[in-house]
Amino acid sequence: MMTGMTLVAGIDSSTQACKVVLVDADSGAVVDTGRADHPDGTEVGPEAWWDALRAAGDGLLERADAVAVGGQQHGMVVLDADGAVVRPALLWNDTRSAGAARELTDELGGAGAWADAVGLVLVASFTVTKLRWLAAHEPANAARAEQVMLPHDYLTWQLAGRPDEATTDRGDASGTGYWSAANESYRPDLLSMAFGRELGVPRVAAPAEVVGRTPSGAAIAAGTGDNMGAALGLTLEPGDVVVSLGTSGTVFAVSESPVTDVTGTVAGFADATGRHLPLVATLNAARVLSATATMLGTDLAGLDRLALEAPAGANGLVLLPYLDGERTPDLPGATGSLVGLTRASMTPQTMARAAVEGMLCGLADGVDAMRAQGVAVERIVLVGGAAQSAAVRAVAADVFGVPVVVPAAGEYVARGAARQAAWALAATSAPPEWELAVDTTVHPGAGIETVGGADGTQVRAAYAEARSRLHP
Ligand SMILES: Nc1ncnc2c1ncn2[C@@H]1O[C@H](COP(=O)(O)OP(=O)(O)O)[C@@H](O)[C@H]1O
Ligand SMILES: O=C(CO)[C@@H](O)[C@H](O)COP(=O)(O)O
Repeated sequence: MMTGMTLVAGIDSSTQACKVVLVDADSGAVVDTGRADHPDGTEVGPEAWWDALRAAGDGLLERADAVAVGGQQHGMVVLDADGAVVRPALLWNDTRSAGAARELTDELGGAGAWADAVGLVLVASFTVTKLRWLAAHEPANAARAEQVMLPHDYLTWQLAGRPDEATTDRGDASGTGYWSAANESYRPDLLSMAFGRELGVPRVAAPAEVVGRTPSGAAIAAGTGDNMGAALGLTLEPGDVVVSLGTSGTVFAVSESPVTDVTGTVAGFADATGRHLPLVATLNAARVLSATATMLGTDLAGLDRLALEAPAGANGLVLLPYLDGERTPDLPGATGSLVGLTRASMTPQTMARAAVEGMLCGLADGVDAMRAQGVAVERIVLVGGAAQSAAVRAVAADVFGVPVVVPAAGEYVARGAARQAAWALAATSAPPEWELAVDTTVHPGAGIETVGGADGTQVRAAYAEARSRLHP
């Protein structure tokens, strides 16, 4: 290691894995990385995330002067009076609280009442609905609960040696359903309404606050939700909208003012810097591609090859990719559908193409919803594991209808957490300026030139037609 270099560590504790980057605090250059997988499933014991963090961070965290955690949003972690985990955490993609979301919506006076109160229209993803589910379905567990926190809060608390006071940040708090981004404050009345009684919640730390120290003495910054972390890790220009293709598909942009979408398509989250992060999320993104590859007896590279051999529009084959139910549109019990099977479209190539197009069309609808909220969409910044797919890159600009910028391969949530750690360490008014390296920019039309077939508008029209016919 070079002497004199200040190192900071960023942690991305996301759905499928924990990823750690060790970064030069001045330049943002990555010095070292680590990774450990998470267990599968939509309920996971938070101790497994802590084990993964220690494995992924082994040999890295000790070298850092500051650390921060970006974590999958919304997961319900409940602790008892001794700080023991009461039950496995219910994750953002667990749909069992869909009924609770409907009940709570009615109890407060409808979707608009929730949008006004906390910037969200309730779906099963949000923590408050999981608290209602817990109170209704597991009264013995509910009775033991003393405090509720989010995945990144739990890991921050563990890193700090389990202090008396746990902390969160405004970005992640804004995804609970009991914190208002417009008023910058908790709504304990809504938490009590959902759970039937009060429950402890973490203190919301300031964006650049040092909230504790690791055993090796590194400063711990507040951390944030993984999408807020990615926003911090990408140097966004006005007009940039991020599309992240991880386990979830997300569409988001930084905004100076809070966004309230009474249709519920755009969630009015806060970001990690004091601004706002309107966001659309789907439950089905990168794993649509891996499931399709498995079905076709190939790997991800094979899926790319097949998809790029098919014409745009997949000879009329459309995949509605609701393999894990769906959140946007709000169809928690939905399953996927294949529409338009003919002898011409029933091939491995068209199946692969339909998977890529279906996944992207759902997110293109999300981009339109952002436009409807007044968000400028001049270009898409494409990140997440599936941004590495050649087929996704070829199709994305046509489907989104604007240029698509793919940053150099990297862990942008972890990088954002590292940038927050560097900010807290430097105690400056703004985060450090780190340059964003771009891998490629794809313009609409470039994909069509190579494969022929339908144009992006036709691909989206076929998708919209199938969706409205099957899910009116
Ligand atoms: N070249 C690729 N093509 C398609 N999918 C990919 C590729 N590389 C990685 N992925 C997928 O990306 C996902 C992981 O992305 P990531 O953004 O790290 O997810 P998360 O943050 O939800 O854990 C996995 O489902 C993996 O299969
Ligand atoms: O629920 C949301 C956003 O509201 C998801 O984006 C989660 O934050 C999980 O993210 P990934 O593991 O897919 O990165």
